[in-house]
Amino acid sequence: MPSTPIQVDVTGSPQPASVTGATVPGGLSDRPALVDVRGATAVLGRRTIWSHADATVTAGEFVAILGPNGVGKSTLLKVILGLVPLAAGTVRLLGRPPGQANHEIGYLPQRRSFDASLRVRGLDVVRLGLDGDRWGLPVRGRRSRAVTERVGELVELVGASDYAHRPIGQLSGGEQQRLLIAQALARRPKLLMLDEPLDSLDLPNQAAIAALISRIARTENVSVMIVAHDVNPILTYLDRVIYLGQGGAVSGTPAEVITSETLTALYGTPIEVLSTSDGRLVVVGQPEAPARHTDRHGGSA
Ligand SMILES: Nc1ncnc2c1ncn2[C@@H]1O[C@H](COP(=O)(O)OP(=O)(O)OP(=O)(O)O)[C@@H](O)[C@H]1O
Repeated sequence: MPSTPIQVDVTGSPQPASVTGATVPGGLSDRPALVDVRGATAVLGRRTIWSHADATVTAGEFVAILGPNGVGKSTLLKVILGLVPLAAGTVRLLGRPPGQANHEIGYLPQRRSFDASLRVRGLDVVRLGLDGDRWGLPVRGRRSRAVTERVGELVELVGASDYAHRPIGQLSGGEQQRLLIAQALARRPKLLMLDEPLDSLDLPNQAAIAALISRIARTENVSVMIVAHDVNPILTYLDRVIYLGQGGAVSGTPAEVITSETLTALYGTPIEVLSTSDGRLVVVGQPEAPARHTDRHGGSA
């Protein structure tokens, strides 16, 4: 059976999280919405991935998209970018329909790693963020100098000066990730959309990259939407989380959303959120994404 949309109603709970996308905790509600998703349903193939989802990101926010494997976190980013059309609802990016403002977005898609034999230098990977749409055609003169200067700035910004001249395939996962973040920042975007940038990094590197993203968000005045499996490395930097579940999304501050009550309502099954002595959050009982079950039954929207 396809999943029945779950309406998450936390109205009346002591600390209500926003499920409408209309309210933005933390006193940022007067800022313009960079991303505004309302009543959205995403269907891939014949599967409803999520429905009735609302999400907003306002200027200056650092927002995480959380949820188990396969729940549709990457799909939400792709919907906002206009790469996946909505089956229902609306999405606006920088006040425009999806796909019309992507030049103002720095997008880092989900990836695994570069092939070790890839000879392209780190510097060239960063440069692709500026002139990748020229398909290798050289830029000359003043523009060429401006590009080289900007690449140098970006490499310094992410702390990659020591290794940016080396082939990207020979760099560590953390080093590659810094250079890819530099690439995403190349055109001074208003919003960085990062799909699991901490994936496959060890804990010290996760902490370092999370701190780097937060610092850049402040110094470069860029908002951040980051997809993550584990909220802990980014927890202290977050203004808000969008938690995806079976039927939709629940959004609010981490303290509002990552609670046993809210996640139990979102998933319709008992979920326990434990807090460890060092302040880490552990979510126990989170179900597998429903899409995997509907798969077997040929579920449709
Ligand atoms: N073209 C497609 N047709 C049908 N189903 C698809 C298609 N692309 C992705 N899916 C499925 O849609 C679901 C959501 O995928 P998505 O990548 O958005 O999830 P996710 O939450 O980002 O997962 P993960 O955490 O594992 O990266 C998955 O079950 C995936 O298998």
